[in-house]
Amino acid sequence: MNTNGTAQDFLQASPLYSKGLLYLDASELILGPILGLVAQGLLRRFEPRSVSGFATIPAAIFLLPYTLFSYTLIQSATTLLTFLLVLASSILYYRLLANSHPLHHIPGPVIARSTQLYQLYQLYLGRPRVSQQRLHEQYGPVVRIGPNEVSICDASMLQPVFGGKPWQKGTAYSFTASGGASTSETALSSIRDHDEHKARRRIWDRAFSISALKNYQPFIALRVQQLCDQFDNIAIKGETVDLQEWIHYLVFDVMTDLAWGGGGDATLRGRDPDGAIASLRYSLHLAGLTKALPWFAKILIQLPSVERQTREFKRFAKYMFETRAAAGTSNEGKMTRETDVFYHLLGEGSPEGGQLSIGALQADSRQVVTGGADTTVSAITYLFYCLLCSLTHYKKLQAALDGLPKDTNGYFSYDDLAKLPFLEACISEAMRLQPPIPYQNQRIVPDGGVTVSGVFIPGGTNTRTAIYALSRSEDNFTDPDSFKPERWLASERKANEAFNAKASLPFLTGPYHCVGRNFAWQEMRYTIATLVSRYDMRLAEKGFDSLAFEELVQDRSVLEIEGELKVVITRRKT
Ligand code: HEM
Repeated sequence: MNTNGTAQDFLQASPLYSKGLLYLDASELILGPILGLVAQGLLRRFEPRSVSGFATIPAAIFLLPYTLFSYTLIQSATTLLTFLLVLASSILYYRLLANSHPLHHIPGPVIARSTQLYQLYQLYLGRPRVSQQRLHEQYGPVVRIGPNEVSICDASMLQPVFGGKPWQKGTAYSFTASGGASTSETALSSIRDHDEHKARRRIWDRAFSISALKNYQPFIALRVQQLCDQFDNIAIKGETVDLQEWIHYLVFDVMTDLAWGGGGDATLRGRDPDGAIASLRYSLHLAGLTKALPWFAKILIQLPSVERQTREFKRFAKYMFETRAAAGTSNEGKMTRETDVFYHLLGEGSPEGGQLSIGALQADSRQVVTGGADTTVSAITYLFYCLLCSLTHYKKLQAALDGLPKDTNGYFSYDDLAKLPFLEACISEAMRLQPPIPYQNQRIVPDGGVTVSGVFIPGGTNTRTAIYALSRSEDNFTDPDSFKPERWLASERKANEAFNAKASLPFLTGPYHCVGRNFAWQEMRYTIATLVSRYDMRLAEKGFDSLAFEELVQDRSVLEIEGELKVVITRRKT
């Protein structure tokens, strides 16, 4: 049967044919594929980074013939269809099979090599660190996790990637859920240019100097005291608490104090008063989820339902910023309070003061909360979960704390706490098991490329370092999935135990490492020590399912525990 003839007869019978709208000949079947191949070649050559850039090349190539010839409806549809089919399949062919692809030799799952949607899906599930670990078990220390992205699981690469002369941050950093771009108007962590980052970081470093950290201690103590007042009442009533929820209130208030000198009152009220905590949490989820596809994020945040859920934190941060800026200015136009990061960001008391624009000041002060809140919450909550699943460790920590002096109100000194090795060991061990930022560390391989574990990775390739897999590897830590704080103490570590402290890097290292690290340690030590020494705690749920709880520990931008940690607390007689 001559099908062409039949189709042509069918078209000719249509009234549209006589108007010239359905005319078709073989040239469209050739033109579409040729245009598709040209578009794919140009996309490869120019690698557009934005959705508009990505769409412009194919659209321009496809529309070009229309400026030269006039087409019928069916000619257009046929050309478009064949154009898109060939464009999609040639992109796929290039990513999966072509020897000319620079990452052709690096193994990885087909779906990950084909599209970034693989990572987006893993982030949606909240388990990219776990899937990354499994991929390394299956494919080795270098795995392709995206069309132009590889994951590295090699402890000897931590220094070269993040250390003294670090690799540049990837484009994933050029987007934040709160609406940043990689310009000087954005917050510190999104700055990708080394020199620009160095200049901004200098301002931040002043805010976290030893003397500045001392100034912040009273408000950690105040918030912890507020929490203890709440817990004392709850203990008397014999009610259970969701420990993670209360830690959220505490840390959010502390971060609000740190950023803008006060204003949060979640701990006092025992609830998220403005919906800002939930909104921040949603924004962080969104940020992580969309960093796999920054152009997709820009579309997503325009959706009304998404915008609605990020609004409360933005509104809260804007209000806090404006209140702080207004209230802190004396008649001479000088900020008067030295006890918050805002003071330092503003550059008061420094010869290089007043460098930041209003936009950068707003973004940076907000970053104190976005960077410091949920990270610290997950670290503290996860440690309590470990201690409550292993009450001998809880008791051991209590005993160590009982040996420390307290002031007349029953509180520890920060200096004493910093010298307590077992407390340090417990915190390090919890962050080894669950580093609070396990996946978001994209970096670009420098020009000339690099060889990792015998595999060459060309310059320009995006990489992620498998922080979680490294700290859960038997090569670095014996019995890596168990909570064993003793491994951090040379006196208690067994002689034949694998222990590579450098493979656990919860704050990273080098010029981009966490600027709030020393503050976070100060806050974690004080909060954990006070609560453990003041209360006996036990898990409220009989037959608590720790495997199910572990499933709730999810990572998108930072680690979030998507469930409750119900605990019964009793005031100790001390
Ligand atoms: C347990 C708590 C914390 C952990 C585990 C943690 C972890 C990290 C990590 C891994 C980075 C590097 C991210 C990257 O390069 O992509 C980072 C950066 C950062 N962190 Fe933290 N963080 C914590 C607490 C804090 C606190 C309390 C603050 C308060 C200000 C803070 C503010 C920041 C900022 C501003 C950056 C960006 C630094 C830069 O780009 O120079 N973090 N943090």
